[in-house]
Amino acid sequence: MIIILVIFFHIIIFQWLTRKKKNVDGKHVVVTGGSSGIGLWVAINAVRKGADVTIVARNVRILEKAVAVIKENCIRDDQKVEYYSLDLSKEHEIIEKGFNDIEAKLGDIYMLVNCAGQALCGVIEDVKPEDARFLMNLNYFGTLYPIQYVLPKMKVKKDGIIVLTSSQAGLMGIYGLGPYSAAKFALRGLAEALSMETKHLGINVTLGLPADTDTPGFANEQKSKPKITQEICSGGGLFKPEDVGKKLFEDALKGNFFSILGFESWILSILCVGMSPWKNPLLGILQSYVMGALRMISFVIQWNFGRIVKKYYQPKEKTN
Ligand SMILES: NC(=O)C1=CN([C@@H]2O[C@H](COP(=O)(O)OP(=O)(O)OC[C@H]3O[C@@H](n4cnc5c(N)ncnc54)[C@H](OP(=O)(O)O)[C@@H]3O)[C@@H](O)[C@H]2O)C=CC1
Ligand SMILES: CCCCCCCCCCCCCCCC(=O)[C@@H](N)CO
Repeated sequence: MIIILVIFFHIIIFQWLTRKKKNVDGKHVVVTGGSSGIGLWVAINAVRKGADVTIVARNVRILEKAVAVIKENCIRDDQKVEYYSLDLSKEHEIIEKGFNDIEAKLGDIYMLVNCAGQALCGVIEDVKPEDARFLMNLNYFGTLYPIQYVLPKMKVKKDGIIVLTSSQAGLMGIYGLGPYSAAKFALRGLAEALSMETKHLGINVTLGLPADTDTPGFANEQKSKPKITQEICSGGGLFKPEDVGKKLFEDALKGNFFSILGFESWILSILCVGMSPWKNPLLGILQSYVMGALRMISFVIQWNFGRIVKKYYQPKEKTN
């Protein structure tokens, strides 16, 4: 019995060590949210590997500027970089038409990176219903619809790469980020199901789990972010979009399910690993061994978060 287990394990480790990285050279990569922050750096990394790239976002002026920056990073003259202006928080038909146009221009999509997203902060009762819906429409449905668009062809070709950008706030609900956290949790469920539906076909699925990253979007959300939220999130560190974008791109080519940057994020991802798919057997063993101890450490961390909440908490005046 033990011998069979040992042989089985060696086969898995061997498969993992000899796994093939996917290659985007000459292929069409679409990055939603590719005009700014993390998405822009994913797009830059893609052209550096020889891909044709389409970036998708709303603001045309910023898209044009981003295309110029991305073009500077191309490694060949014949590489194409295009943009498409689309509001991803809109209905399915609008997204579908947009993606039709995008494929008509640069061909079938080999790699889809969903990076378009926004955070709106506030304690749960303060978030306007329309804002909560917007967060779900953009972060969740704005990722689901493009995935639904690319899947049929990827399944026929038995090849392709899909990236969903969640957050550390998609592993752990955080004070002042409730509706945003909920949308990012939804992406994790989607990514797990997607991985189960596509793994046997050789399609890579990667879930990005960034901590705070120094982007224009981050600077903007800081303005309305409660102090408590800022202090809790600072426990995960602040990262550069170039590092997060590069790591996300590399993890996607390798087919890693989680894309993590930073020690605290890595620890949290082990604690929250649940039934997520795994490919790295050594990481699997590590997770199995340290999970219990991490749960104990998490009590101390949660106690500390509770202390932060009490420190800043200002009771509101009674309204009736
Ligand atoms: N920065 C951070 O701290 C973290 C970010 N994340 C996630 O990473 C992703 C990228 O974030 P970041 O790089 O900071 O964001 P940025 O705000 O820097 O960039 C966001 C991109 O998404 C586009 N976008 C925003 N709204 C829409 C929309 N309605 N339709 C289409 N495109 C849209 C923006 O262009 P335009 O406005 O012109 O449409 C822009 O290209 C997001 O999903 C975010 O939630 C996760 C964890 C941490
Ligand atoms: C044993 C357990 C160890 C746990 C360490 C805990 C670290 C918590 C870090 C939370 C970081 C959340 C960043 C959210 C980023 C994001 O999406 C925002 N930019 C949106 O506001």
